[in-house]
Amino acid sequence: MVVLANPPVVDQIPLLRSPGPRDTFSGVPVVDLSSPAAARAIVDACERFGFFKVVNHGVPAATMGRAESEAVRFFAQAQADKDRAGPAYPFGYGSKRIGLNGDMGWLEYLLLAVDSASLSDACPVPSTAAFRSALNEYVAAVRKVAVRVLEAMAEGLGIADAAALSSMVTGAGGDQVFRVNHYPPCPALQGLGCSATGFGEHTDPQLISVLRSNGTSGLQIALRDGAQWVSVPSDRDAFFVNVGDSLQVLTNGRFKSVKHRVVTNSLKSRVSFIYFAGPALEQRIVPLPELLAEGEESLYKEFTWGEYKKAAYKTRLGDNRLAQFEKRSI
Ligand SMILES: C=C1C[C@]23C[C@H]1CC[C@H]2[C@@]12CCC[C@@](C)(C(=O)O1)[C@H]2[C@@H]3C(=O)O
Ligand SMILES: O=C(O)CCC(=O)C(=O)O
Repeated sequence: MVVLANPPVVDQIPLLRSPGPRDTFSGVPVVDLSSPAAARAIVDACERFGFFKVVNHGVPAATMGRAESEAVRFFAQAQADKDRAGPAYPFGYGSKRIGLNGDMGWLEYLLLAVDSASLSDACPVPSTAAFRSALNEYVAAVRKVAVRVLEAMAEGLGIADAAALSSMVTGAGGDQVFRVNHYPPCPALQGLGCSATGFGEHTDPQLISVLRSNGTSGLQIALRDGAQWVSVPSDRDAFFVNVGDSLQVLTNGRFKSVKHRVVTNSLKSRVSFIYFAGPALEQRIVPLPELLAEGEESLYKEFTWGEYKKAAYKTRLGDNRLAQFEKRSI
C-alpha cells in the first residue's frame, strides 16, 4: 500500500498529471514585433490559438532581470513579513487562495493596481523603494508592448482607427492589473507522476494579458477547446500574449480567449509577471462594427467591462464566464 504523506494543504489543491516531454508544444506562434508582418501574424495566431509569443519587443533584459530579482527577494522574506503586505483583495499579497470563491493553487502572489503607466499610488505594496521602482520600470515597458500588440492587431483586422483597441486600455479609467506569481517547487509529489496545480485552468476576462516568466516551465494552454493540454516551453527573453474574454466579444468570436493553467514544477520555482490590459469600467464590450459583416449580429448580450468584472468575481476560476452573456440561438 502506498501512503501519501502530503502536507495537509496540498490535499486542498487539485493535482494534475505531471507534464512529460511529449506534452511540449512546438507550435506556439512566434511574432516578431519589429517586423511589418507582425499585424498579420498576430491575427492569425489569435484566430488559431488565442495565444502567441512576442520576440524583438525592445524591452531590455535588464528591466526584466531587475524586476525578477527584486520579486525573488520579496518572496524570500519570512512569512510574517509577507503577510503584512496582505490581504490580496482588493490588492496586495496572497498565498494559495485565488479569487473569493474557494480556488486554491500552489503559489503566492502580489496582485497590484496600475494607474496609467506605473503602480497605483493607492496600492502601497510593494513598499521597498527598490522593488517598487523595478516593478514600475517593468510595468511601463510591458504596457508599451501591450499597446503595440493591440495596435498591430487593429491593423491586422483592417480597422481604420489603429488605436481602436489600444485606446480602450490607455484611455482614462483603463483598468489595468498587474500580478507577480511565485510557484515554489512542490517536491512532495516528486516521482508520483502528478503535480500540484499552480494556477487552475481559466480564461482571462480582459482584452489581452502579457506574461513573462523566468526559465521554469509550467504554463499550459488548452488546444481544441480543452480537449488537449500542452506545455508552453518557457522563454525568459520573450513575452507571451493571451486573448481574453473581452477581446473574444469585441471580435464577435473571431478570436478565442485561450484556456490556460500552471502546473507546479517539482524541482524549480517559477516566477511570472502578468499584465492584464482591461478597458474602463464603463466601456461597452460589443463587437467592433467594422468586424461585423452585413446583417451579422453579436453573439453576445451587451455588457460593460464593469458588469463583466463584477460577474467574474462571483465565479469560480474554471467557470465559463462568457456563457451567461451568450445569446442563445434557437
Ligand atoms: C476566481 C477568480 C480570480 C480572478 C477573478 C475570478 C475569475 C477570474 C480570475 C482572474 C484571471 C485573470 C487575472 C485576474 C486578476 C482577473 O481579473 O480575473 C484573476 C482574478 C484573481 O486572481 O483575483
Ligand atoms: O503564472 C503564470 O504563468 C500564469 C498565471 C495566470 O494565468 C494568471 O495569473 O492569471
